[in-house]
Amino acid sequence: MAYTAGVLTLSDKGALGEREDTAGPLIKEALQKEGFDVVAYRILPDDYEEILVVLVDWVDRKGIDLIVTTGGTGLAPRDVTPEATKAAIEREVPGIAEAIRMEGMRHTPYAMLTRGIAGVRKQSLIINLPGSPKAVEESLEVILPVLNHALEKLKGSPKECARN
Ligand SMILES: Nc1ncnc2c1ncn2[C@@H]1O[C@H](COP(=O)(O)OP(=O)(O)OP(=O)(O)O)[C@@H](O)[C@H]1O
Ligand SMILES: Nc1nc2c(c(=O)[nH]1)N[C@H]1C(S)=C(S)[C@@H](COP(=O)(O)O)O[C@H]1N2
Repeated sequence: MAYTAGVLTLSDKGALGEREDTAGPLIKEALQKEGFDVVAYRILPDDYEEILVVLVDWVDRKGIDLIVTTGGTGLAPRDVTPEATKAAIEREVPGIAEAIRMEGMRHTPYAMLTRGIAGVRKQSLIINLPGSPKAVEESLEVILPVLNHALEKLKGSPKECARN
């Protein structure tokens, strides 16, 4: 059974139509290739309240299994995606965010500047990716292989974790 996914792009320029969002569609395509049913996609400005409302709605009302955000994880004053995500989740999954930074560091030292987090709300997983398409590609490479297993565990599947 395919898990559902939502893609949320956080970008002031994107929300104003001043720059085409190529990061969001990139995530959408990668998730579809991984077997996810992408049922939601939106671009929002870097607004804490707006981001929190959508994250909660996509989990609590739409029951979306996986939400991947892109953008707004940096140090700029308006970068608030991690803070909104923190307010939306019940338990953090630090290993996913750490893996994203570790992989990023293989490409650029700037990768240490993404404050993105990952966590669970009810039976859904929310993951923050940085905003640039290059960062998205590099981050997806490392997290795609674990997403379906993570959701199986989150939803109480008795399946053993693979003993690699
Ligand atoms: N959704 C996106 N689609 C395409 N390119 C993006 C996207 N988000 C970011 N980028 C690219 O990555 C760079 C760094 O991302 P950053 O979040 O700092 O964007 P920004 O343009 O400064 O702010 P905002 O996207 O909120 O307007 C941007 O300058 C842009 O080139
Ligand atoms: N893998 C990877 N991670 C990356 C980058 C990158 O190029 N590759 N860019 C970094 C930079 S320059 C910034 S400012 C932070 C935060 O980006 P955001 O504000 O677009 O979320 O992501 C970082 N993470």
